[in-house]
Amino acid sequence: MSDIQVKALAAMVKAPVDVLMRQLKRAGIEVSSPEDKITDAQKLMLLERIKNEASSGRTETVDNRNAGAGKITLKRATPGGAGGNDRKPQGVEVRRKKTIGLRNSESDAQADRAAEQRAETLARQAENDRRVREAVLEKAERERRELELQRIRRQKEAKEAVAQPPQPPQPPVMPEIITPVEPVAKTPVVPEVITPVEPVMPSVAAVEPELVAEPPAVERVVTPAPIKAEATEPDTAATATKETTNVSGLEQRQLVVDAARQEASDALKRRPSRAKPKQSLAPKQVIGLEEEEPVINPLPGLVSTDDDDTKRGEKKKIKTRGRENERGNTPVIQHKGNKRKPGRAPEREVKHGFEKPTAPVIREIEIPSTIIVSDLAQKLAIRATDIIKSMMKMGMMVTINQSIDQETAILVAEELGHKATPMQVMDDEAILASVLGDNSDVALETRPPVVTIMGHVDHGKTSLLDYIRKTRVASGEAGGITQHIGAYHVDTSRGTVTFLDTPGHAAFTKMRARGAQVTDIVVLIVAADDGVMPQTKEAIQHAKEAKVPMVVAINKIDKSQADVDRVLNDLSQVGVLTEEWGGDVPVVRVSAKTGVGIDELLETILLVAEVQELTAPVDVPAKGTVIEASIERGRGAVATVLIREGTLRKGDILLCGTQYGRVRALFDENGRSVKEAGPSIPVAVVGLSSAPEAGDEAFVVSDERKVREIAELRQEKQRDSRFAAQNTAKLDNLFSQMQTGARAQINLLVKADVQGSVEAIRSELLKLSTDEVEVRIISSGIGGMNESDIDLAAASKAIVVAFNVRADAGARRLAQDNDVEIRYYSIIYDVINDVRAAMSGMLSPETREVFLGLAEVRNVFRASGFGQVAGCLVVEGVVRRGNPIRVLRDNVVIFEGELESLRRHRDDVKEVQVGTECGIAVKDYNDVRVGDQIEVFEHVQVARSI
Ligand SMILES: Nc1nc2c(ncn2[C@@H]2O[C@H](COP(=O)(O)OP(=O)(O)OP(=O)(O)O)[C@@H](O)[C@H]2O)c(=O)[nH]1
Repeated sequence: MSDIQVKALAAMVKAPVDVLMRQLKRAGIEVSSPEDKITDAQKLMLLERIKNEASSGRTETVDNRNAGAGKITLKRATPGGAGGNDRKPQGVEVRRKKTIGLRNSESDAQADRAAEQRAETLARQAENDRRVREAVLEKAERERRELELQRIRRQKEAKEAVAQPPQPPQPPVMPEIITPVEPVAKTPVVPEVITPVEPVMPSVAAVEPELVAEPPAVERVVTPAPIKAEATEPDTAATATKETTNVSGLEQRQLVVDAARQEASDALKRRPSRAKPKQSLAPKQVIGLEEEEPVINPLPGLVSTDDDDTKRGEKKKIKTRGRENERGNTPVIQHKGNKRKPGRAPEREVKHGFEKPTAPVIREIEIPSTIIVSDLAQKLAIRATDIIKSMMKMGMMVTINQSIDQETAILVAEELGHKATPMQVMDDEAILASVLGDNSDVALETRPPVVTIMGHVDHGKTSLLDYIRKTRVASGEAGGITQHIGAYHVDTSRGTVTFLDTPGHAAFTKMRARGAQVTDIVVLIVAADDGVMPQTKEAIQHAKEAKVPMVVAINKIDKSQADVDRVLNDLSQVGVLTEEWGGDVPVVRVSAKTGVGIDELLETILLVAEVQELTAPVDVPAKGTVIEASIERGRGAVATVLIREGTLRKGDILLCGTQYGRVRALFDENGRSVKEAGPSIPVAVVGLSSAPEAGDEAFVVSDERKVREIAELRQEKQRDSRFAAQNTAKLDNLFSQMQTGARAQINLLVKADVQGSVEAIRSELLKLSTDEVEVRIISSGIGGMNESDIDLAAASKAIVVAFNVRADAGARRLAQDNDVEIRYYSIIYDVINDVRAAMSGMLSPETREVFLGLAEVRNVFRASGFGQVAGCLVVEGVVRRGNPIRVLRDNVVIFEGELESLRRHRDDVKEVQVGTECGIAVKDYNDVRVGDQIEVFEHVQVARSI
């Protein structure tokens, strides 16, 4: 349906433009120039006008007409899928063709009118026939599809659908029939003769070239086969024409319609099996092919595999109908408007249709530790009310939002016929392992050693570092005492060394407790003028626990009171054998004040590091350890992280223990902003959700969701373990710590007001050790308890013995958090007794034998039911029934058993006192003789003490 310019129309109908314009004007269509466009409606008006003129003899002679252009053909195309209905076959059009013939005589005009009428008749006849056939075919198609669906269902049930796709009978193949413009006498649809200037019949030759010249304009006419048969028989057509010439138009039409109906019905009767799908599978004889005309592809999803044409959906058109009919092929039935294509609807039905399940669906689900009823319903794809009902039957009243435990949920799911299993919950470590990449194949690079300086207060740790770094950190500290850990990396001429300056800081203890080998080397600093002091010993303990190689730096050798030999002697006494004393611990004499020996110390450190072959991957996500953490005003949580491997960069997602966050900023030990930090480099990190704990492992993980999950799991775990820890390490519950067959240990950390007290308590407690329970003094010293003491106690699961000293607030809080027990004393004997009692609690109770009495056998006789009975006199204590006994002969035990019966005269008695006669039957023993003694005793449990 499109407008067309007048000149284009003139060219199309091969008429002069001016003639056409005049005709348009006469038809009431106003056109001013050949460029003007006319609509389809106007074209029809023009045709009507020309027709009328022709019938009234008022035809305009076309001056320039010639033999080859004696006919004007107008075509109107109607898209089959009009209205934009997507369900309609695309591109199918129904076109009507009108031929304007030019004629020059009245007789011709009459002949044309007759032909026109006959054509109309035949067209109507064809239409009626088509409808009838369509109805029959549709019915047959429905039946066929029903059968087909049944067959498919059966096949599905037999589970052969996948292996052998169903082979449905081919639905009627419906090739489109293109009706070529043929001589009127042979054409089923006779074109309307609008301008009968020339006779139509003689113009066959003229029409033929036009067909070739205008292939797109070829009419596609829905033409059922019977009509085709009719249409191809010129005689019949001629007869029909003759018969209808003498009747009125209306009657004539009615007659033709009736005849067409009859014909259609007869045709169907003659070929009743045409509607059968199988026949449609017959190969189609294609007389002429035109491209771009789709063949309706029936049921693509179920299409028969033996019909290649249909399977591939080849597009074919049959040019003539007569031959097709002869071969018994089913023609395509094209549907107008929104009528359903028989071959299409079942496709939708089969492909997308809902099939009711034939068997109940059994679902396999995993249930977490708890689940809400509605969630369970969703997992099972059932209504929550069904679950509630089922639980009611089981005696449980729940609501839709109620959380039920795993066991119950599994029970309910199984009750409802499904399979439920407990969900495997991954713990935080497993999740972490799953998100951490494998860096085993990444090249390793040498990394700087991490060195911890440890030693007693004021022995010169900070001064030593200060000298090394050439800065004066010590002078900036409050009171000149190191308040918190410092981490510095120092580039020396011999290489980079990372130093941790720690006054026995919590971080180091926790690191040791977690087994994290953050420190590669411990430098134990001992003042030459002071010797080995308590914190020196503690530092040694730390180093040994962490299994870290040690380098001894004897400091302050510039002082006059310096006594290196005494220091070496002291060290040997606390288990540190220096190289000079035949051990393997290197010793360097230094002065942090003058710088003497510092180079040698660095050299020694790097030598020890070299032996260790310290390497780490660099270009991987960072891993490290939190050295310390704090909340700072304006910056939030700040964590000092020592990178162990990989590189930490801004923007990384960092997980530190229970905390995580995206790294917003990085600072080196001098407070300068840095972009990244590599292995063995300490760096302050800003961006964590909260301050992590010193000693926490730090990981860069790309998956933020997983990081959050891990952090939440850890927080939960922390809460649980804190609760569980309430019952551990309690002094009174030490018995539970004892392991079968192993020597129990009681770990103590002793702090006292004066050194004398410490030594006294130490020596007394160590004396309490037995073969079964060992007393271990983890650490002892003077002064109040600080956090460092509590950390050490927590790491060693030790009890703190506080003699005339108290814990500071931080230590108390830490002790509470870590469930470390602190016992306060002011009398040494109380300390000893308490510890002894605790150790006693660790011993298994003792079973003791208690003598009850002795009876002498004076006579032996037999009694029915007891066998042998010994007539005795109780000579000592008391004899009781049911107790264990021993039979003694000449003071030698000859039998050990149980006293079965005890009688006095004829009565059973429970006990018989000394000086009284009685009858004793010994269970399972019949060899008692006169003169034997029967000893009666009992077993009692006695708590042991040390
Ligand atoms: N003569 C002399 N004095 C030193 C030497 N090393 C350190 N000192 C002094 O000893 C005092 C303590 O030094 P620090 O470096 O603060 O000792 P520290 O071990 O770090 O002490 P804390 O920070 O409390 O752990 C200071 O007054 C230093 O000047 C040395 O080699 N020779």
